[in-house]
Amino acid sequence: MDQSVVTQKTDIKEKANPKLTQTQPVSISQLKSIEQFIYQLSLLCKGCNLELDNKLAKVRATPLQGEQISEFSQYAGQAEKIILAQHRQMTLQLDRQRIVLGDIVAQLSRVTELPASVSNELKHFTRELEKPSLLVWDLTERLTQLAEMVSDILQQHFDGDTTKLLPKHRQLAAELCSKLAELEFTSAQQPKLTFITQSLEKTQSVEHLLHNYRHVFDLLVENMAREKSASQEFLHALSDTLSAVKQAVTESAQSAVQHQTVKAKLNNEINSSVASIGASVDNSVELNGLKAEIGQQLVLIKTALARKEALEQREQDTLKQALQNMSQELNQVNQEAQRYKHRLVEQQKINELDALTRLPNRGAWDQRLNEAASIAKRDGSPLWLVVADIDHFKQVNDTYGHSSGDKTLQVVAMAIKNTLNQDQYVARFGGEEFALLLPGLSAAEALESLNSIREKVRNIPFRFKSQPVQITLSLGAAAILSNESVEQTFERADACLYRAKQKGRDKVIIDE
Ligand SMILES: Nc1nc2c(ncn2[C@@H]2O[C@H](COP(=O)(O)OP(=O)(O)OP(=O)(O)O)[C@@H](O)[C@H]2O)c(=O)[nH]1
Repeated sequence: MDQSVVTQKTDIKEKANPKLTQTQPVSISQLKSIEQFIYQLSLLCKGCNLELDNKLAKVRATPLQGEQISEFSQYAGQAEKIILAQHRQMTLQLDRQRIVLGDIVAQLSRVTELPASVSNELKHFTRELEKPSLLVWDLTERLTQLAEMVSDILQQHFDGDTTKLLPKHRQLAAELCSKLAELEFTSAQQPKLTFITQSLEKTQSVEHLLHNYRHVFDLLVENMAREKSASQEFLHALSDTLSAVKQAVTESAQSAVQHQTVKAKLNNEINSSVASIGASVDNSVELNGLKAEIGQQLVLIKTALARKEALEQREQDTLKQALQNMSQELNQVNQEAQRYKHRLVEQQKINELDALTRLPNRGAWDQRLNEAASIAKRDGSPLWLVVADIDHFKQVNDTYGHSSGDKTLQVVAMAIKNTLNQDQYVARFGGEEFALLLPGLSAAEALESLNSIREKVRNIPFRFKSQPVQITLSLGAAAILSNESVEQTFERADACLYRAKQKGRDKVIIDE
């Protein structure tokens, strides 16, 4: 047997685990892929937790040699993809959280009533945020500190005092509201978020404003802590499994080498017994003496063969046990990886939604548009691409405040969505603009549908600052042509929207 590999007879292996079908010697490329996998794992975990870093460094430092673990490469490949996806996801989230957090801290620095010590701490915090090596987990502690500081200011400086709110403070409250809309929160956090948003809209004092900053920091800390523990749970399970698998592989390889040495010794014993039988025959002069001599040697050979057989049995048993353990561990990590993958898919869904309107965002729109366009071109069926824009939206912001503008966007988004059937699609394209897809309609049907959306929006009874306000929508649409790109169709729809605005707004124009 080649000493650098562990081999196993198929029947034993199949009894040990039906999933392990055929065992091949471990190839260099398999070993490389395992090492690559371990490297990726450590990349993801780096800096999350010191204990985990040390564990992974040990796993990395132990060389993998001559083990038979063909199943492992397959599992490792699957897990590696998940880990890389998670790494990208976390980097994106970290960047987004860092930017929003930086904005929020910058806003807070503009509260002129803050004591100098707090202003200094805020400057320090901003500098920390700019460090490229910063990890999301590092923020948790600093944010908690910041939240505590805000509480202290509240107690020391505003106890019972309702420092009057100036326009600049109102502006801060509106900005904080819009920053919150850029972040993602779980459904369990939504009531608290609504409470904060509503309370910011009614902010009456600086104290009140600072209270809201405190609440926002608490929510951010909660988010980061949740992400951290979910990621760490998975990573711990993964790294423990890796260590266990490596240990099982190393042990079985070591015992195979030991058994090989003992077997070689037994072979020598058998060979020398056979040789001495030959010598006895050659030198024999008398039959009875020869019989006795051969009888003795045969007993020795029988004993050596029995020991060899017992050894082989033990070897098979050890290997069987090792393969069973390894297979169990790998199945476990595979299940854990599947659960984690599921979480990522959920997270991705959240990421495809626009945080303010809960409609699909621009990224989701681009994907859906391309899919729908290729189906329409393939089937030769009509597909209307629509751009809708709220009229004079800047005035809403300027006259009634940014939060009224946000509320308008949310209500209009829901009104459009509720008008559509399940084949139709709407996304927030950006700002006060929405993009729609209406498949399978004739020009007359598209015009009718879009007019009913327009009517529906203009009839929403908005009230801002106790005044009734009418909001209208302009829409432009074009059907996708087989010989043009989706960008060209979009330009035609946008040109129609422009004409609708020119013609006085609250209009639908379609490119027939
Ligand atoms: N409240 C709020 N305002 C936004 C948001 N996104 C964009 N805006 C505002 O939307 C306004 C768009 O204004 P304009 O592009 O001048 O258009 P308009 O006032 O709607 O005028 P017309 O399109 O010509 O009818 C700007 O003031 C933006 O600041 C948002 O998420 N929330």
